[in-house]
Amino acid sequence: MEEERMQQIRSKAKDLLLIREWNESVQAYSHFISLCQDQISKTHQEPDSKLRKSLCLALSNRAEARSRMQDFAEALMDCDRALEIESAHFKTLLCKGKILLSLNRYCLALDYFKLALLDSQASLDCESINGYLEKCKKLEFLSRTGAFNLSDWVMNGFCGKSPELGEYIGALEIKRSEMGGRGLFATKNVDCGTLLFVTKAIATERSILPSGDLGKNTQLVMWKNLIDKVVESATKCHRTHHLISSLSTGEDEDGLEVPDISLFRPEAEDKNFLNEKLDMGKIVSILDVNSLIEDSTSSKVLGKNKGYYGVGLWLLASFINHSCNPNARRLHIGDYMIVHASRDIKAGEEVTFAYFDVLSPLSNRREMSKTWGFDCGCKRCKFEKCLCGKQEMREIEMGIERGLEVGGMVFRLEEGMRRWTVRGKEKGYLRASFWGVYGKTFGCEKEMGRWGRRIPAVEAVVDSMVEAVGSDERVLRVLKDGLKRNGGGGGGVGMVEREREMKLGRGVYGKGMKKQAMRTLLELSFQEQKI
Ligand SMILES: C[S@@+](CC[C@H](N)C(=O)[O-])C[C@H]1O[C@@H](n2cnc3c(N)ncnc32)[C@H](O)[C@@H]1O
Repeated sequence: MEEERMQQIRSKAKDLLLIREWNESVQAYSHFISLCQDQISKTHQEPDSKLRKSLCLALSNRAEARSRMQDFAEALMDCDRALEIESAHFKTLLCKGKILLSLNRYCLALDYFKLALLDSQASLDCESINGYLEKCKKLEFLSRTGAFNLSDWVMNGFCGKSPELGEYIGALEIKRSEMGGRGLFATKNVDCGTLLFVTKAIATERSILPSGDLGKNTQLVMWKNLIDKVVESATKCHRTHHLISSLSTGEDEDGLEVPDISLFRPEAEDKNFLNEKLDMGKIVSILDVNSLIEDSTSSKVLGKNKGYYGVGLWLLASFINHSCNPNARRLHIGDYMIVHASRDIKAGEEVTFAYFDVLSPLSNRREMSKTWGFDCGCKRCKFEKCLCGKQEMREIEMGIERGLEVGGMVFRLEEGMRRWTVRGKEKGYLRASFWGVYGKTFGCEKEMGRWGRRIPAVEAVVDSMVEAVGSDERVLRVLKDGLKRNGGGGGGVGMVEREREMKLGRGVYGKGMKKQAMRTLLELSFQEQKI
């Protein structure tokens, strides 16, 4: 009688699995599993008894349903229990491999697919298992070497699925930052365009925003959904919960622990993390401080239509502080964030983003930093604070506000810098602060006709700015236009200029783009800016 009842529950669970009713299937299997366990303990079954085999299959199927619900921690536990009963259980080996692959644990996933391939049942599904094996190998290689190449996808006009990316962490560490709390630091010298890390979002929300109040409402709904998704991820995985909890809430940052960067590597073990209590208030504050808008300053979204809005949480990126002389930028492809150096970075230097537009004067930047809830303590702000008391500086600012001739303003600033003995990077800082007038001057034939001989060449200004604040598309565009003009109407731009353009392009898009793809991207972004 009992056996019959168990059979009924088991076939109901299986039917629910087949019609993809994951939650109900998990419940039915849980019922069956507990009845199975009762029977086994009552009747002292042999290790290879029919009942134990049924238990193994039920655990495996429950793991499948749980993994479809993204409940990976519980699903992995089911897999392990099933493999304790039957260490070479084909279905479970496959299921565990797929879960590990979803968790970006490529090496470990590879082991399980290899084991599955040894089973006689594998011949029925050989192609798909080999597909998984190849995918694991490829992603493991990428996560070890960072040798990403996005060129084909870009050259094909972002057609088809976005390229498969793996998580990668380059020569970086987390340390205390002079600017506040913790920060991310380079442990080796890297040059402009070098990949720093690739990380997958914990959660994202994307939408096309309607204009006006409707847009604001949509943003609020998206924010709520993002909170729900992050809470769900934290509830389902102790490791994720632990790592989210290590992020700043914006308060007492100097008292926060400095986590080891290895915790963020995809292969980090799950088992060392305890089940902590979820604090909703803390999670909301963490999202407030650390969530990022995909299409914001110093970032670029590839493969998506214009006008869409995306927000998300990326763990390792949350340790990057803002600087007004940033050295890193991010690209967004699908749920992945790719962070690369936007200028050369020295070993020991802090890796920083621009949270807001840094091609703007100190007063604007101070306001923007206030809205972000901090007072920017970067080198450039410190330097410019010392200068802002100068009468001449105030006059230049007032001249710009009143709309005086832009070329004349550039000339006055350049003269001022000469008198104040401003040199090297600091020149780049000031030129970036007054980029508005530089850009307009270099972009206007009339201004250049009048002031061109009395101000530095566009190449010199661009080089100094990029060395100070990293690469930027707007600067690159002005350089390109300026070079075209200098090269004459015939477009006679030489090798040196092309190489300069490419270097700046690497700062904006990273070295993951080869020459032709970079040219395509630059053309696209120039067209976009002209609209
Ligand atoms: C995304 S977190 C960056 C990592 C953070 N420092 C930590 O310890 O987790 C953003 C917070 O870092 C601090 N921060 C970032 N950039 C800063 C800057 N330039 N000056 C001062 N504080 C900054 C602010 O408290 C800000 O709310």
